[in-house]
Amino acid sequence: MSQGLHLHGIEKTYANGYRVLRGVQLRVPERRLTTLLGPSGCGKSTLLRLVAGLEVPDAGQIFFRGEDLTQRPADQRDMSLVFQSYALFPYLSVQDNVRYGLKVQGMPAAAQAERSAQVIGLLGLGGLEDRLPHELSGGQQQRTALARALALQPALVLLDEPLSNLDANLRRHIREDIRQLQQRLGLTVLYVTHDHAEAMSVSDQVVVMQEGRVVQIGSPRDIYEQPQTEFVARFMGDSTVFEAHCDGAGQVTLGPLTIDAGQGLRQGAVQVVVRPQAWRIEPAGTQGLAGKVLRSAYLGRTVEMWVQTALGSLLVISDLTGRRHEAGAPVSLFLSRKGVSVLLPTSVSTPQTVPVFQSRRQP
Ligand SMILES: Nc1ncnc2c1ncn2[C@@H]1O[C@H](COP(=O)(O)OP(=O)(O)OP(=O)(O)O)[C@@H](O)[C@H]1O
Repeated sequence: MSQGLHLHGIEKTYANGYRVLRGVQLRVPERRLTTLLGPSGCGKSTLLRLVAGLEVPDAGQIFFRGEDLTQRPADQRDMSLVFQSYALFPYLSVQDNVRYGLKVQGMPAAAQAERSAQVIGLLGLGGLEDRLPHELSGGQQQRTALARALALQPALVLLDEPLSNLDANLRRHIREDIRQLQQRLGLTVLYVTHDHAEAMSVSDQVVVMQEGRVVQIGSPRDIYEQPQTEFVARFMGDSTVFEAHCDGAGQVTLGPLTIDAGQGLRQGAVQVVVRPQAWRIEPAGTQGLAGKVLRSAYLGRTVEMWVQTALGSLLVISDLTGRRHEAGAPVSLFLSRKGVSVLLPTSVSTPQTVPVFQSRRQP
């Protein structure tokens, strides 16, 4: 039997004529955390609501563990959805919020008490069982919402921007908790976010969406280091995209640097995406891309430098093992092996990327 969630050719147009999902094709593997990542309005929440059964697609099918759920009511899908607004029952204590779904399922009282104590413990809510939601912090409310969802032991946990109402510190804590719980309990989680750093830090698989379409699926590392379109590269942050030309031998020239894109790329216009970590910075020499440091900031684990070059002003992030170059210093830049991709000019429907494993200096 096919495991996990499988979305096939999902189409959705709202009553006002807005076509929000366009042929979405996607697999969510079991016991993994998959994020739906994309800018506001790209259709992430709509897709999650379709999976939960709160909306019905106009076309396409939703399979879970090989069964077609497309027309099945929400309460018969064995899934729990947690919203950004928590949606706790305001007049029920933490414990009663957590037990609510179990009661509705008809679970005996003793079993309810045992299960709720277990998830309350897992989420670090011990001692707060009798508090009402308004007597909790935002983080505790969100943990209660998660506890209520997990108490049902759903086959699939759906999280819609679960951290968006929390401050930066708490976001980091709770996202680590969610990731740990997911791994410890082997949960299958589909997690919506518009924050690429959040997606990178919690996911096994990232699904990038743009205007109702899935544009790339991969591990956080794949998506960051080998974006398949300019949109993905820019959305994942901090990349510089250069217009360039590939010769018949797969060589792409970027100023004085040559990138070996290898076989499989036809001669013609290409785009080169460079992550700031891909630049190697050295004291000025006769090779590499000449530049002058404009600004240099020490950030604890890394140093960020803006460097003025013939290719424009470039962001360079280097770790602390390298030498620090102060503002005004003449430098030479080289490209290292990772964090450089060569793309065909932007096309959403036919993304294609060539990984670059080699860049070489030219005199
Ligand atoms: N019931 C509705 N009727 C009409 N349009 C809708 C409806 N719900 C959502 N939309 C529109 O569909 C688009 C996608 O909405 P959706 O909430 O799925 O996006 P999203 O990617 O989750 O965005 P966000 O991160 O802002 O929540 C938006 O432009 C939104 O205005």
